[in-house]
Parts: sequence; C-alpha cells; structure tokens
Amino acid sequence: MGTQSDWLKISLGHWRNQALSTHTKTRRVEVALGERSYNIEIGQQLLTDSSLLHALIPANQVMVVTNETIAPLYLDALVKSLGTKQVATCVLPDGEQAKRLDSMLPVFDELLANGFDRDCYLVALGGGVIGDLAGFVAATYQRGVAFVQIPTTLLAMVDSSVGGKTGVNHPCGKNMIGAFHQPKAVIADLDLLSSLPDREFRAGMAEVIKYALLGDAAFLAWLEAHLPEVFARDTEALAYIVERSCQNKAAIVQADEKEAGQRALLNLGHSFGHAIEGATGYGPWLHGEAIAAGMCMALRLSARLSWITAEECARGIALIQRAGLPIEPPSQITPETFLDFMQRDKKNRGGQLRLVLLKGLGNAVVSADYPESALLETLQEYSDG
Ligand SMILES: NC(=O)c1ccc[n+]([C@@H]2O[C@H](COP(=O)([O-])OP(=O)(O)OC[C@H]3O[C@@H](n4cnc5c(N)ncnc54)[C@H](O)[C@@H]3O)[C@@H](O)[C@H]2O)c1
Ligand SMILES: O=C(O)C(=O)C[C@@H](O)[C@H](O)[C@H](O)COP(=O)(O)O
Ligand SMILES: [Zn+2]
Repeated sequence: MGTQSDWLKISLGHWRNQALSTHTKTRRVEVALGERSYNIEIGQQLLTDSSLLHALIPANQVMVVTNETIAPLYLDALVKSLGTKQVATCVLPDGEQAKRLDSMLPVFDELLANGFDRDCYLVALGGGVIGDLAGFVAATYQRGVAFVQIPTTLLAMVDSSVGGKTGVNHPCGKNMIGAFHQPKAVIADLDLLSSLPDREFRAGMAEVIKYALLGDAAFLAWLEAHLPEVFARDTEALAYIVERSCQNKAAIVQADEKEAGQRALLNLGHSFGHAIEGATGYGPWLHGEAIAAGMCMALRLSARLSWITAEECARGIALIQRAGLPIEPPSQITPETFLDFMQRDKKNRGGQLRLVLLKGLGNAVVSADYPESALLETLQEYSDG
C-alpha cells in the first residue's frame, strides 16, 4: 500500500506529463547583431520539425555534436529530421570535466575524416558543456564555420546557447580558452526538458534568477509568485521563463557583444561561482549550483557595503533557497583559494578584482570600487579556517 506522499508524487508526475503535452505557441526572440543577427525559437516538437531544421540549417554537410547521455534520447530523432543531408555525428563523454581542449580533437578528426568544408554547419545538441565546446570547434575549424544551438537543458535554453561565448576550461580557471562566435540560430524545444533530472533543472533556475536579480525586478516578483508552476514544469511557465530570460540576455548582448562593459553584468555570482567550480575540480558542483552560492555571496557583500538593505539581501537569498539551490559555498574553500581563482577572472583590469554587485534588487553594477576588507570579511564569513 503506497503512502499519501507516494500518491502525491504519482499524481504530480502524471500532471507534469499532461502539462508537457499541452502545445504552446512557438515564441521567437531576436538577437539583433547586424550581420550576425539570429533568432531563438522557443516551442514544442521543434526537434522533429524538418522544415524548420531545413530552413535554419541550410547546409549539405552537417556535424551533430552531442554526448553519451543525450545521444540515446534525441540523436536519432534529430538525424532523421535532418533528412538527406550528409550528416556526421560526434558523441563525447558527459560532464563538465570533458569541457577541455583535448575533447575537441575527436570533433576536428571527424570533420576532417568526412571532408567537411567551410560551408558545413555544426549542430550542438546538448547542455552548456556541449554548446560551449561545439561552438568553440565551430569558431576554429578552418578559421570558423557556422553553427546552430539545440539546447537540451534549462540552463542552456536560458543562457549558454545565446550570446556567442564559446570555449573550454583550464585547470587554472573556467572558460579560460575560447572565442566569441555567434550561432546562426537557437532552437529551444521545451519537450526535451521532460527528461532533464531535477537537480539539473534547479541548476538552470540559478541563471533564470540571475536575470531577475541583475536587472529585472518585475521578473523577480513573478518568480516569487510562480515558482510552483515552474517546478511542476508547466509548459506555459517554462515557455515564459525561457522567453523572458532570453529577452534579458539578448538586450545585454546586443548592447555589448564582446563584454567591453555592461555584458559583465551577466556574470553576477560568477567570480565566486567559478572559484567554487575550479577549487572543487569542475564537476561536484554544477555550474548553476556554484552560481547560486556565488550570487548569495554577492548579495551578502552588497549588504555589507550597504548597497542593498538586509531585507533585500534576505529576499534574494530566500528565492535561491526556495529554488532548492545552495546558498553557501563549501566551507573548506579558504579565502586564499577564493582569491587565487578570482585573481584570474576575465573581468579584472589592472590587477583590480571587478565584481558584479547589487545596488538594489534588479540593479546590478560592475565595480572595483569597494574596500578590499569588505570582500575579505565576506569570504571569511563562509570559511572553516
Ligand atoms: N556560453 C555561455 O554563455 C554560458 C552560460 C552559462 C553556462 N555556461 C556553461 O554551461 C555549462 C553548464 O551547462 P549545463 O548546466 O547545461 O550542463 P551540462 O551541459 O553538463 O548538462 C547537464 C547534464 O544534463 C544532461 N542532459 C542534458 N540535457 C538533457 C536532457 N534533455 N535530458 C536528460 N539529461 C540531459 C547532460 O548530459 C549533463 O549530464 C558550464 O560549463 C558553464 O560554464 C556557458
Ligand atoms: O554570456 C555571458 O556573458 C555570461 O557571462 C553568461 C554566464 O552565465 C556564463 O557562465 C559565461 O560562460 C561566463 O563567462 P566568463 O566570461 O565569465 O567565462
Ligand atoms: Zn553562468
């Protein structure tokens, strides 16, 4: 005999499948970058929409890059929908650990073995790891070929597939080797989220909350009110958060494609978060989890500086906690280790640590104008040592 909570789980699961089977209209967000402009298509049944794929991937030679977890779920369907083109595939190992330079070599080998020329298209079918890596292969193969992002995680749909940051990690730091290379299109098929594990879904929510905290106070209030629908994976709620997140990201990327200035706002929580990922060896902490803890650290430092009130700080942290995300870094990471990683952050200039901090919820700033002691005290708050 099942318990009441078993029953609740079963009925919620049933409702979730029903929710996903309701068809939402396709939404489109444009990333307007002159000759590098492209659209983000957000909808359902897009992976099997041959006419959409033919329109957005107008090449005869197509290389699909994916990983060993996603391939059995979605690769056949995609290859079938691509039809009669010359389609090659490259299936990489799963995980953040695989986001490194030498994982790119099998993709280059496969492109060359198949005689792919400069008119070929790469298709990144996966989360942020595959998108960043395949995008960097596209940026460098024969000095640059076209690519399309088909994000399969929430994080990739709301963030990594958009904006053209591609690259791989180095043991000394996150995304240390890479290039700006915009995709030709982003195809976000919400149906693919039905197989995403809950932990990965929560990690994606960290980047969604990021947009709200850094520049969209109305979205923050919406998320506070609608988190249950989001976590039930209600199709309309998913379509809304993906669309709103992409609109926020597109607006910033359009204004500052190569991060000369305001694009760094998209790095809220990342100076701390990337240090957590690096210090733990890339993997145990998912990117979104590290960024969640990092955003809490940025909130706490902002409150220490009196740039936000204690209430605003608590409100931001409460939402992150309600999303089931960590609100503190691992206590074993010492302030020295944090500073070591943070000193190599790409936002720094002239030896100064530039951080994304808050001057109100929905109002982030990039600043090196804070007393070093405030940063050290914040790091010490979390440390065992
Ligand atoms: N380029 C950017 O602007 C940008 C932005 C944010 C994050 N990132 C990068 O993205 C990476 C994190 O991306 P992520 O969170 O998508 O992680 P990920 O790519 O590792 O995917 C998460 C996990 O989910 C699995 N998975 C993916 N889609 C699935 C699906 N539909 N069903 C079942 N399992 C699925 C994957 O195999 C993997 O195990 C980090 O490397 C981060 O630095 C880049
Ligand atoms: O698109 C951006 O710009 C971002 O900063 C988005 C981040 O969520 C993402 O994690 C990005 O890869 C971080 O970039 P980095 O330049 O700090 O390595
Ligand atoms: Zn990120």
